[in-house]
Amino acid sequence: MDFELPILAPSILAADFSKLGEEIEKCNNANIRWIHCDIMDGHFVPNISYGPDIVEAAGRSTDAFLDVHLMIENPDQYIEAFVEAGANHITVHQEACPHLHRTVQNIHSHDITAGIAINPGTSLSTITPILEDIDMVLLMSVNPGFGGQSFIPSTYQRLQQLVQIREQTSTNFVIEVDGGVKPHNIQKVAQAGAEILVAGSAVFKADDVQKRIATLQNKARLGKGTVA
Ligand SMILES: O=C(CO)[C@@H](O)[C@H](O)COP(=O)(O)O
Ligand SMILES: [Fe+2]
Repeated sequence: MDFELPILAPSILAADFSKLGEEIEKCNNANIRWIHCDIMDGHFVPNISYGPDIVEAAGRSTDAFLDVHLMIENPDQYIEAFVEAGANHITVHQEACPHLHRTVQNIHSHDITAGIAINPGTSLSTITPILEDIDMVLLMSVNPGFGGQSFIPSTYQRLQQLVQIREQTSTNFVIEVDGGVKPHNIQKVAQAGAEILVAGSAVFKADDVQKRIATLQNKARLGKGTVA
């Protein structure tokens, strides 16, 4: 992954799907480099979102990097479909993968990058054996399944722990935070160690999407590299 950090990744889950192209165009105009796609299956999480067709449609509206977050059971069954839809990166949940290492190998076999997401209630120790094999850790800062939830404050400490683990293990995954990221907390989230910041409702529910993106990006940059 060769991007200047931090990166703001708007989640199209909060976009108006009746005009998805226009919504993504607002992101293009604000120089957004990543678009986050939330896939929910109604089994792993209690909500259903969308599938590869919408990811493919999003890709037709932008050159941005498509960051696909699979909140689904049996992700191996669908990885190829999302790659064909244009995914540049796929994240799977530790809690949904009994053979996590094999699933990461499966993603990498398609020449794209792989991430592991962990829920707020899952210990960081569950992913330490695989850190050297992955490109991203996605720390969930809400319980997955819905946009528009409140940021869980214990995420700050988990972020700091993850940064320490990365230093101790000399690994080089990027750290993404997802859920409840807003103008009032994004600087602190970046300061605690988040490098990719997902924001759904904070971006697409704003009156002026481009202005909101600029605000979020500026605050994230202010947080970057500062000591918590
Ligand atoms: O993966 C998820 C939720 O499960 C997220 O990507 C949300 O879609 C982010 O939305 P906001 O919390 O920013 O509204
Ligand atoms: Fe997500």
